[in-house]
Amino acid sequence: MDHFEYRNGQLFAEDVAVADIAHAHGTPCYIYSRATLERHWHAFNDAFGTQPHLVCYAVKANSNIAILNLFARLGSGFDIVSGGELERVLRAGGDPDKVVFSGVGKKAVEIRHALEVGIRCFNVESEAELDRINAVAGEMGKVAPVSLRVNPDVDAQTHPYISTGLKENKFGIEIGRAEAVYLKAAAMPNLKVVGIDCHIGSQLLTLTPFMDALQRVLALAERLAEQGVQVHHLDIGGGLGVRYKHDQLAPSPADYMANLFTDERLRQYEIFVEPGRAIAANAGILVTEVEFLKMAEYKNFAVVDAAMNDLIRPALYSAWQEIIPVVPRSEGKTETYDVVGPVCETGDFLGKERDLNIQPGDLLAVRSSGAYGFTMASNYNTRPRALEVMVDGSAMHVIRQRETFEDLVRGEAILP
Ligand SMILES: Cc1ncc(COP(=O)(O)O)c(C=O)c1O
Ligand SMILES: N[C@@H](CCCC[NH3+])C(=O)O
Repeated sequence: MDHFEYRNGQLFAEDVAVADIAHAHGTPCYIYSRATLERHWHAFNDAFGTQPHLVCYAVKANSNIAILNLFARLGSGFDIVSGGELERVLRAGGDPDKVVFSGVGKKAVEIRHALEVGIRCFNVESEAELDRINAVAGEMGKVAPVSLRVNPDVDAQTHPYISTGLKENKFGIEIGRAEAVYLKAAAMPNLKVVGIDCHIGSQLLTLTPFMDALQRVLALAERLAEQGVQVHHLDIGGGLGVRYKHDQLAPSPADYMANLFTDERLRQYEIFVEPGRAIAANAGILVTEVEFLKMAEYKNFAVVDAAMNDLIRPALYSAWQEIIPVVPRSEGKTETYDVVGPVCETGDFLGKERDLNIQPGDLLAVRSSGAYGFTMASNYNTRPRALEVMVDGSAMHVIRQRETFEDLVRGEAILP
């Protein structure tokens, strides 16, 4: 988190005062640190040492083209889940040969485009999808590289909405059936089996579930090899958690890899990893202005100009993110507030019961907002989505303009 810190009594993003950005461009605005994004990417990449590997940044965490471009320049791969995300990667200068395509509902048109540009691998999530990819590749006279996303039935010990590796979750092919499906895939004329993929959930703060899943994947790879299906890579997914609270402990990418590589069998494969949150979350903040303070008998509310349409994690997962003043006051009184937005929903809050010394017009920063912040934003209540800024040393760049009212109604038509 170190590129967002207090200096001379106010919050800085690298060498730029956050208040200066807010005053220049308005609020709500997302601010990202280039140095932090790159440092986090390198932490994953370096954790592999000399092991053949590919860091496939999970585009869904933060898909701004400027951010994807930074990773593309570093030689990153990308994990995508839609044709739209593929388009972003290509526009950002990403190498299609380093793209893996996950997701349970790939449409034929998306598969076709991915085959046209030549992605590295489809992470196939069902037998029906396998048939569809085989058919589309056949029509195009191509051979599609595939891995099966297996569901290892491991409890990721995270929020139920972001757990993906249990048999009741919609993701992947149950590991008990995987062998049969692999044999079927290997016999299909327009497919080439290249790997095994597994992603068990997001915001994992302990390493045991990753290791449990890996053991099952390695055993599957061995059983497949015995039957003549040799995979080249293992994709271990994303999911490494981050620190949202000061007292939270999150394993580093180096700890994570060191733990996995205690199993030497891993070394014979190229290893893909798909981190999103661990790279982007703590590289961004959401800055908002206090509009009104509403002091009531039962509760105090700080009504701010960012809302659940800008950052939905608190409403959706009861997620806790730190909220801090951009320019802390030296005088005045600290009160306990629910920090709420202007959207007409009771669930529209950014934080509950926060002790803050604030006045209307003050700026607040919601930390750890670089991942699943802007990408999950909506136009609910016909609110424009926030502006995005990238700080790079002492420079700031607007990397996405705030939406205008014109943007908000684009494409709509009234009856003749
Ligand atoms: C298939 C897949 N890969 C990677 C990710 C990225 O996860 P995270 O942001 O937790 O690293 C996700 C999201 O959970 C995912 O569904
Ligand atoms: N969007 C979630 C994570 C889901 C990861 C995508 N599979 C979050 O904000 O925590």
